[in-house]
Amino acid sequence: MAAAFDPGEQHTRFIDWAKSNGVDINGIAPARFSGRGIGIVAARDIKKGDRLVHVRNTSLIHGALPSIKDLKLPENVTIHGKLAASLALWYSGEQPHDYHLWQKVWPTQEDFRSTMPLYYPKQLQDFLPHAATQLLTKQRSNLERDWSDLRSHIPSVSKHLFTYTWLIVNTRTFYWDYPDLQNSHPRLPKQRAKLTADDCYCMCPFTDYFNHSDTGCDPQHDAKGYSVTADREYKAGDEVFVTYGPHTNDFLLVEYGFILDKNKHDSIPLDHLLLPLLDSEQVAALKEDGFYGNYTLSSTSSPNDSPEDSPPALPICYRTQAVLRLLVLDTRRYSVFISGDDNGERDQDRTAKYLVSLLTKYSRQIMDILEEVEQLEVKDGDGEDDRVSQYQDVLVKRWKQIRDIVNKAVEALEL
Ligand SMILES: C[S@@+](CC[C@H](N)C(=O)[O-])C[C@H]1O[C@@H](n2cnc3c(N)ncnc32)[C@H](O)[C@@H]1O
Repeated sequence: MAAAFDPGEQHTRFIDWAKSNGVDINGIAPARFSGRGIGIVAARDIKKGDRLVHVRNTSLIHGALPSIKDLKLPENVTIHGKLAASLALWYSGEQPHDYHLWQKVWPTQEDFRSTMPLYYPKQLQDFLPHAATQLLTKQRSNLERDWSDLRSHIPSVSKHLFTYTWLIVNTRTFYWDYPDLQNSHPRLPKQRAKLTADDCYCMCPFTDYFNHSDTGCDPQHDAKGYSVTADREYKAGDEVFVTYGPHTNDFLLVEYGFILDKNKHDSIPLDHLLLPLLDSEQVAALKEDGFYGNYTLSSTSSPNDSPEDSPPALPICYRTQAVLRLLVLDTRRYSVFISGDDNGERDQDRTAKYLVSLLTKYSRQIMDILEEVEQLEVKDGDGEDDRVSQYQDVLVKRWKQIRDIVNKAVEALEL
């Protein structure tokens, strides 16, 4: 059991506020956990199926809230941007806002600075794994787009503050598709049919205290609000986790600033190894067949996208099996495989050998990367050596996980 510490007075004040503002809390409380900030602890023994928290729909914070609509932010801005702008205005307003007790329990700007790759010095960002680099590029461009769409509408908010509240939204939102609102309701976004997944966000005070595990409770929402129900028994003092989704560690690192030691959803992309090997005809064939890119190597040997009579499960997805066949065999054998007329067993040895040679080379490159990251001497702009060595530790840990995924795959493929 991880030690749970008293989180401090401001959390007691927030809980009192939450209880009188539509949040029903049963048998759980916030606590501080080493390396995870605040999380949720079982305050008594809990049975599977007990409802732990319910947040009334009217206590959720989303784009159709009158106090957000009243800000008259441009229609075309993302909901992420609108929420970030609203939180920043409320946070920096002269009068304490209704949500100020909630804002007081958020992680600090320094918490984000010490964990989010967005803040790593360039020298260390250059050593992020491939998947993390792509996610970080997208995150940065989304942040810049939202800031450039909104900055003239929120002149009192600095880029620094906007980045902070944008990251609060990034790390603390839940899916919400406005199931509570009737068509005629004034809070309903006017053109519901146009809502995309990116519009379907809400913030859920208190529920955003839960830390993530790959096997945690699954938060549920309906027209009445958001709730978390115990997925199993917990003893008093246990940390109760929810699951944020089936995320890889590269995703968790960039979007949330941490990685899990054990993660059944972990995988790494192989595109950077496989795509450069294709000639233009092979690229065209894969594009036409819908098999171009998105090749992954998982940490477990149970790909779930292969046809039923496939050969023994390998830690590679069906798409990877397809591209390997095109690289190693003649086009006919590839076509037979992707048409589903052949379960692929006959060619598995040849394709496995080919992949083993690529992965063995990659494993050697990873050892070089590890050595480089460990020996890097980086100075943060602020001269914060502790923070930099924390970044370095996370990078080393992640590359070691990637090395283990690669080496385990080589073992499985050689069997
Ligand atoms: C929804 S918040 C959870 C509450 C947060 N720990 C806090 O202090 O307010 C998500 C953030 O919690 C932290 N977190 C969540 N799960 C974690 C885990 N398993 N290990 C380490 N940090 C975690 C990360 O900083 C993440 O961005």
